[in-house]
Amino acid sequence: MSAPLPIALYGTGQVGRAVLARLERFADASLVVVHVENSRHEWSDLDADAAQIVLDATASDTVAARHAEWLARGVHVVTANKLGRGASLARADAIEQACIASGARYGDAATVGAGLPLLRSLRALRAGGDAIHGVAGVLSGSLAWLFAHFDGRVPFSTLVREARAAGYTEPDPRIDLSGEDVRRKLLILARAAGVALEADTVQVESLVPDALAAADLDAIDEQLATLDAPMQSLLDAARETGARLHFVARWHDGVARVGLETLVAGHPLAAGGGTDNRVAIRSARYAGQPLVIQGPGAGADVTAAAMLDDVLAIRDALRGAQAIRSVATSSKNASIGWGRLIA
Ligand SMILES: NC(=O)C1=CN([C@@H]2O[C@H](COP(=O)(O)OP(=O)(O)OC[C@H]3O[C@@H](n4cnc5c(N)ncnc54)[C@H](OP(=O)(O)O)[C@@H]3O)[C@@H](O)[C@H]2O)C=CC1
Ligand SMILES: N[C@@H](CC=O)C(=O)O
Repeated sequence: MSAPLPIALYGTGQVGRAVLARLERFADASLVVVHVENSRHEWSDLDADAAQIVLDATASDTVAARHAEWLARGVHVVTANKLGRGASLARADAIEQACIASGARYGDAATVGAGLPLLRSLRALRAGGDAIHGVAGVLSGSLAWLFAHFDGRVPFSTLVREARAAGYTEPDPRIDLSGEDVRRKLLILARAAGVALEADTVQVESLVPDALAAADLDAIDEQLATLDAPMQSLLDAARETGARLHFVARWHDGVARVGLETLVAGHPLAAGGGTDNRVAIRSARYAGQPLVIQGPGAGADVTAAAMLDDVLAIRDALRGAQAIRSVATSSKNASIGWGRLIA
């Protein structure tokens, strides 16, 4: 039996705590958490450098900037933080190159759709020779939840506070409301589809009024009410046409945009409830009717589950490699044995 895989966890917020709880429930001797840190404290049984898998459950650019360095050292990275493959193309490429050079794996299932089989499906289609033509859909769990609940009876700002308390928004909810979170996810999807999309080529329509954009993070609560009047006007205008508001991401033929759209009931992207993401993938194989994937796209539990899936896939791949090595060794011995027998 091989030694347990040492894990370091960065981030002890909604997702980080759910990861620890899940690892504790999982209670498998093959994994051991040796180091945990947030922006204020570190708890270590072993130095973070001793970890073979780093889990990033932060929204920190500083932590994401280290992904390529960890991978280059042969340390596997599992991340919910989108600022690895969803920031600059140079950083995404560095991650790719580090994986190729060291053989370390990058588990990013949690970064889009909170673990829905989106990235997995795109990669499987590509691996099968398919050409991805585009993706379109609702990629924000918090915005899906907000627009599913926003009917004008409760101010939009009250709903934003509820979504934040439920753990659906980013640590700074303006990252959701500005379309930035969706932009990052669209970049990750397009890059997984094989397109080297530069971050600034995505057109982004923000919902954040200037006063809210300018506020300090600890003062945004007072400014959230600046969302109410503009959002009410948008809701009224949508209702006049018999439609509903949805925050949609589209990438097709080299053009990428994210923003608010009015969709009528029955539109392929308008279904779903709660925090549901709903994404249509068009490819050579799915040219007429797209492949559609739908399900909860935010929440600490589903996100932590996706991270653990990636951890287990890495563990199993390492075990598989070990098993192949030992089969190779024993079959070599066996063939020597057969040779002796034949001789
Ligand atoms: N919530 C969700 O539904 C989903 C979230 N994600 C992603 O998961 C990540 C975490 O989200 P969430 O848990 O909601 O956020 P939280 O704000 O609840 O937690 C963030 C954690 O990161 C820590 N942190 C910040 N900077 C650093 C740093 N430099 N080094 C170490 N730790 C740091 C914070 O520490 P401190 O407490 O000291 O500030 C905090 O513990 C985000 O990237 C988010 O996009 C992905 C999919 C779904
Ligand atoms: N804030 C994000 C959380 C998951 O990525 C969202 O709203 O989708």
